Amino acid sequence: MKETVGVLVMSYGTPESLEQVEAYYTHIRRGSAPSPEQLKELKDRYEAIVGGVFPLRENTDRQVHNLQETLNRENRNPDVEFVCYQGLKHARPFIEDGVGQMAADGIKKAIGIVLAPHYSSMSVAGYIKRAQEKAAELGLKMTFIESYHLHPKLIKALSERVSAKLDLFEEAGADRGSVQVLFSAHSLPERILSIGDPYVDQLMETSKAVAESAGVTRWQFTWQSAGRTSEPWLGPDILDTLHTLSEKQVKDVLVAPVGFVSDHLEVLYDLDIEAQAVARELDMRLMRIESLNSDPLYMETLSDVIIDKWKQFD
Ligand SMILES: CC1=C(CCC(=O)O)c2cc3nc(cc4[nH]c(cc5[nH]c(cc1n2)c(C)c5CCC(=O)O)c(CCC(=O)O)c4C)C(CCC(=O)O)=C3C
Ligand SMILES: [Fe+2]
Repeated sequence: MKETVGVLVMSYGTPESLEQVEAYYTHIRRGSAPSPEQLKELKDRYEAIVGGVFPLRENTDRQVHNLQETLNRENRNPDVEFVCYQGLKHARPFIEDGVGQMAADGIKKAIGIVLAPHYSSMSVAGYIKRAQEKAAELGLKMTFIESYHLHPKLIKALSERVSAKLDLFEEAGADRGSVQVLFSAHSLPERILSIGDPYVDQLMETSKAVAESAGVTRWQFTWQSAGRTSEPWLGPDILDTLHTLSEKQVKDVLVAPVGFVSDHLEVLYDLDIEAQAVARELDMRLMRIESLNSDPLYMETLSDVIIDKWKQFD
């Protein structure tokens, strides 16, 4: 008989409707409700992008579905079948719900992976801790993938996207070599620097590998989407970076948000609306690489690391 291996696919989670934004935001804030101003500000951002559909939800659903197909196609072990379960950090089905569903379905062994390539004690570690605790409670054996930020298929998928946009710049009359490429990711509080967190190094490694693979020499790394709290967050922020580049007479900028894998608020609002507005004001041409979403190379990245992990499962 075939052995069923559970795969807990974890992602940030998004509301399902504008009415759910308050509960979602409260969950992100560890149970403390946002002020009316904070809530309005977040709702306004969602309203600016969603048009009735919260894109991250559909994207995550499709990623989980396609990953299961990819896993069972790529898997060479006829005695094993992979079944994917979704577990979200801040929305239903929560990480604990996903683990609970695996246990209810009789799954004994499972692998956990996050739809974010870079490890941080303030992001991926939190997902893993919650899954691990629920799994221990339910007697499920779980092992986790912490990062996959240099997987060759991930680098290929990202560098193809960079090259495709550089082609567009060229078609629009720009000199390919004069385009400044900005690799970006979600900022985190600066205090991660003092605790030996690998997040920054991993992001630099991904950026360097993508730049090399796409033949890009003019590039830098910048942060985006910093939280609105009083403590310092990693910088420079992309909006400041655009101002600095404008002062240096840079006209053409391509942003590659390599810390994200889906179209969602940080991409569709923070880059496509907010950063785009600043670029317009500065008379710069700003383009963004397409998000990975369910790109087959991304699905294969995930399935490769999961199948490898399964081979070491004891
Ligand atoms: C590292 C990281 C990733 C990437 C890795 C990963 O994917 O895990 C990420 C992704 C995402 N973050 C998202 C949304 C939000 N994050 C917030 C707040 C925060 N993010 C943080 C970190 C990260 N976030 C942190 C340290 C905070 C401060 C509060 C806290 O300490 O937790 C807030 C509150 C308001 C605001 O600050 O804007 C919102 C609405 C969405 C969904 C968008 C959608 O629904 O389309 C996604 C994919
Ligand atoms: Fe976030």
